[in-house]
Amino acid sequence: MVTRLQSSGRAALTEDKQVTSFSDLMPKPDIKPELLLKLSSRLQTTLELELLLDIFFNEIKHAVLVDSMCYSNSNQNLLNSYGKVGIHSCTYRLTTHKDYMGELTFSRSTRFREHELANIEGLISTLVYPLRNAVHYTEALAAAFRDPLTGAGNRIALDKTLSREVELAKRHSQPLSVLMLDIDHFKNVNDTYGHAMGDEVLKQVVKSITACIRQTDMCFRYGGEEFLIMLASADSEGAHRIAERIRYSIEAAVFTHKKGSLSITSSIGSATLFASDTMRSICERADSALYKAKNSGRNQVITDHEEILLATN
Ligand SMILES: Nc1nc2c(ncn2[C@@H]2O[C@H](COP(=O)(O)OP(=O)(O)OP(=O)(O)O)[C@@H](O)[C@H]2O)c(=O)[nH]1
Repeated sequence: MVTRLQSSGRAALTEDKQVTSFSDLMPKPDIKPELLLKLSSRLQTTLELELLLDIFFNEIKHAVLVDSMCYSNSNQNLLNSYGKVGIHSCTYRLTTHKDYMGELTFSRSTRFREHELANIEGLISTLVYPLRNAVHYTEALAAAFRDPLTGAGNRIALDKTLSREVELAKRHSQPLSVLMLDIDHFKNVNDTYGHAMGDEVLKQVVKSITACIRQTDMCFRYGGEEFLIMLASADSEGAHRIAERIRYSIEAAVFTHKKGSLSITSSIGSATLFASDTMRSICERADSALYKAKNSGRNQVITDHEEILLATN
């Protein structure tokens, strides 16, 4: 279903008007059947959302003059823009009988006329179902890389992302740091308060970590109660500071349970990339720093200083 939400620079339109079944008063779309057929078959060639929208944007320009197109889907946190935004725009909400599929906005420097809007609406009708498949595919891909309990990246995502980031950091001589974090005495939480409480703690730990890092950083679930945090562009000092912030934030969270309230602590090992590192070696150095933090009494951050010694020698 295609619903026109707004269109600027022309007579006001009824909000949320459904335009799949055109009334007699509205202009009918005037699009060559060959164009619709071509568009429809091209849209069926891909499940990649970006590519699908790119095809649609390029094809729609054969039928209507548009300078820009923006697709947004707040449920899935998706935003894709094409072209240069103009001052006149029209926006459509796309839905199927079950799903909200997001909004499409077109713009250009001159007003949209009624027959052009009818054409746009006719063309969007061919997009709705291929778009639904692409959005579901994007969702499935994202789920395949996420830990279902905490929403942190899983090991597959970690391997993919960290190996790429290590290569990029080396190529551009940018710092990159890795934190390995383990919850202290987590077994006691499960044993005393139950597994459900343990799960709540794990979810809260990821929230605390995510609140302390930048959008370009990432948190992965490395094992049961162990997390790896990848800090892009962070040197050793910066990584230590962020690790302390995370450690504090985890310690500050209080959990309530009928058996009483509880708080937890974490131990963190930090390592910063140096030239001879591989993804595996930087993780091993962060892990051995974590091991030292555990053995030195827990609830602390230990930075692996090997790279600093090497750099100064
Ligand atoms: N609730 C819950 N517990 C988990 C999950 N994954 C692993 N665990 C538990 O995490 C606990 C880890 O225990 P240990 O490896 O002994 O570590 P610890 O008790 O945190 O002790 P230290 O790390 O030495 O401070 C085990 O009891 C696991 O069952 C999970 O997804 N949910």
